[in-house]
Amino acid sequence: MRLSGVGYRYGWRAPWVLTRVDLDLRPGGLVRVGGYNGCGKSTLLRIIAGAHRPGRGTVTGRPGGVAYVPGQLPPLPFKAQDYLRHCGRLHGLSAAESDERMLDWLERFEALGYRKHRIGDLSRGTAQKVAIIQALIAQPQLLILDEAWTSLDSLGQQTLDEAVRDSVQRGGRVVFADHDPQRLAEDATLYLLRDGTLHEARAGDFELPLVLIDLEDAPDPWPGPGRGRLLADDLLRIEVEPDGSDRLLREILSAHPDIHVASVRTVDGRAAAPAVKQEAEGTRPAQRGTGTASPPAPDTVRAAVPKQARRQP
Ligand SMILES: Nc1ncnc2c1ncn2[C@@H]1O[C@H](COP(=O)(O)OP(=O)(O)OP(=O)(O)O)[C@@H](O)[C@H]1O
Repeated sequence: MRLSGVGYRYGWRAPWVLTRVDLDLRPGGLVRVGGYNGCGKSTLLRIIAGAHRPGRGTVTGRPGGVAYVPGQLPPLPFKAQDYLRHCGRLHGLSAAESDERMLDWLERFEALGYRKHRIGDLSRGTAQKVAIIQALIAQPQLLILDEAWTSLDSLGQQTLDEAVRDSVQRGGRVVFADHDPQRLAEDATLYLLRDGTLHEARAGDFELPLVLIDLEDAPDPWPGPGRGRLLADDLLRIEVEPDGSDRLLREILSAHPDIHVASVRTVDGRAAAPAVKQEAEGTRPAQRGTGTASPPAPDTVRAAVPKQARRQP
């Protein structure tokens, strides 16, 4: 399958999101597309899936079985098992085949107990498992995953990693975007999408800088945005991407006068990666009350707000 000179914009007067994308997707190939928020990853993935027609350029050789997993499934009113059975039938499976594969995948994702629940009633992570299973059930020749790992627990993430590797080994093509710089890093051909075009990349290029915001008296668990982890008794570190940090700080300063911003620092994403990974595994570097702090990161202090000044009305 090949994309040649592909461009795309959302409307005649809108700017081009993709200007010129050339990409070969070979059988047994695993391709990762990275880049900053809004650079056009989802747009490109939807073009690859065939959901958008390119505004210019061509897409040729798209294989027969295509499955696409969006970042989030809408809150559908169907039971998970009815939806999956229906998807299996759409992919040409018999009812028996469809049920067998559905049950197998539900079990592998530890979601069997939710098969009779309505999708709209499921937690975000479990609904995401259903979205993934509807794609895997068909053993597609082209599998497209748009940040499909984001809401999954660590078992779900591992199961999806294995499913991707299996699909590639069977000769399928898999294209994905994801936030974790380490995701399938050793297996994938890497591209960064910048200025509407794809650039070949190396693993280190996916380690985006992070802003670390240390907060005193903040709620734990942190409701977001960003990832929170406890450094000491009352010190919570929030890791957030640069384009979200200013908004988050403004919100804390204006709407949460009881939370004290102890410091704000920018670090290379590589420096913070082990902590992010640790949290994805569901463990914490320190528990509340232990008083154990993380070693200082090799970072640049961007701002530190004195507690007294912060507390003044
Ligand atoms: N349906 C739409 N109508 C108009 N503009 C859109 C639409 N979908 C996306 N865009 C615009 O296209 C650009 C690329 O969006 P896209 O969602 O492809 O980026 P992305 O790299 O996937 O972002 P993220 O990392 O935040 O998921 C953005 O400027 C976005 O506002």
